[in-house]
Amino acid sequence: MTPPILEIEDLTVSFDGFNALNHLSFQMETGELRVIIGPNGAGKTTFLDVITGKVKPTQGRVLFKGRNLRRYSEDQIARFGIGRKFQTPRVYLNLTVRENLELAGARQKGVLSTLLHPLPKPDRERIQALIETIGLRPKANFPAGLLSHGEKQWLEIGMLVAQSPDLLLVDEPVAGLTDEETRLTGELLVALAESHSIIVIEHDMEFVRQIARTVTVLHEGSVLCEGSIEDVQNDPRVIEVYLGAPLEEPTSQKQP
Ligand SMILES: Nc1ncnc2c1ncn2[C@@H]1O[C@H](COP(=O)(O)OP(=O)(O)OP(=O)(O)O)[C@@H](O)[C@H]1O
Repeated sequence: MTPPILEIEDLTVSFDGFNALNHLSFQMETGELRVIIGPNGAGKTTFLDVITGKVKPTQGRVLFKGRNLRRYSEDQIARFGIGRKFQTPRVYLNLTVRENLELAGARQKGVLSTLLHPLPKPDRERIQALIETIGLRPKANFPAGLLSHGEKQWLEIGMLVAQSPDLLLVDEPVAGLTDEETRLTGELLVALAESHSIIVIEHDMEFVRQIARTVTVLHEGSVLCEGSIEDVQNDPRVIEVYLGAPLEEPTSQKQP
């Protein structure tokens, strides 16, 4: 039987005695698009940091396709097939969209070698298909520095996909985007989810509604609840965590 793509068991991460993650357990299957939400300080970034190996568990295990990641470095974990996109784009501004994607797809060959030698045909076709997927065909030969913020985000998502990861971790992809760019980013992630497992961390609830199938809510370093967007939005625990404890009824209404 194939193991889940990601399985996290009783994970605690302490910073100087403070538990940023607190006995957290989590599981997702291959091919899932999972959205993680939670108020500030809930542990979302630490959650991604521990999956990529940037931070090591104080207690508990992270299993990727059944393999315990504890002993491995960030580079090794990336090579196993976990790719992460950070909130701010990290593209090469002087290189074209196509060159950025070629470089991302051939990282082991080195920058100069990739740029000086033409790619084999199958690789070129793969990059062209990716350019179409991320909606940047008209700008494929533009330097990335000329792209809008949203287009840079799509390019970076494309660069992540060019590395052929099995699991994509995407941190707040629509922060600072226009409504239209946000909608298109949602469409892009949904399209990519047809052939990848994806975890998206996001605050923008309109966007979450657009893409989410299953939502996991983190709070104080643990999973508070999990379910469809409707289930989660109607869960009194989630409402309390986001809005604070319900107001007490006025005393007059409590009296008969
Ligand atoms: N290196 C660190 N040292 C000490 N405390 C840390 C460290 N990293 C995170 N924390 C604390 O752990 C808790 C969880 O932080 P984390 O950044 O994972 O939350 P988050 O859900 O991503 O928050 P936000 O939505 O604000 O980005 C916070 O209280 C934070 O202050």
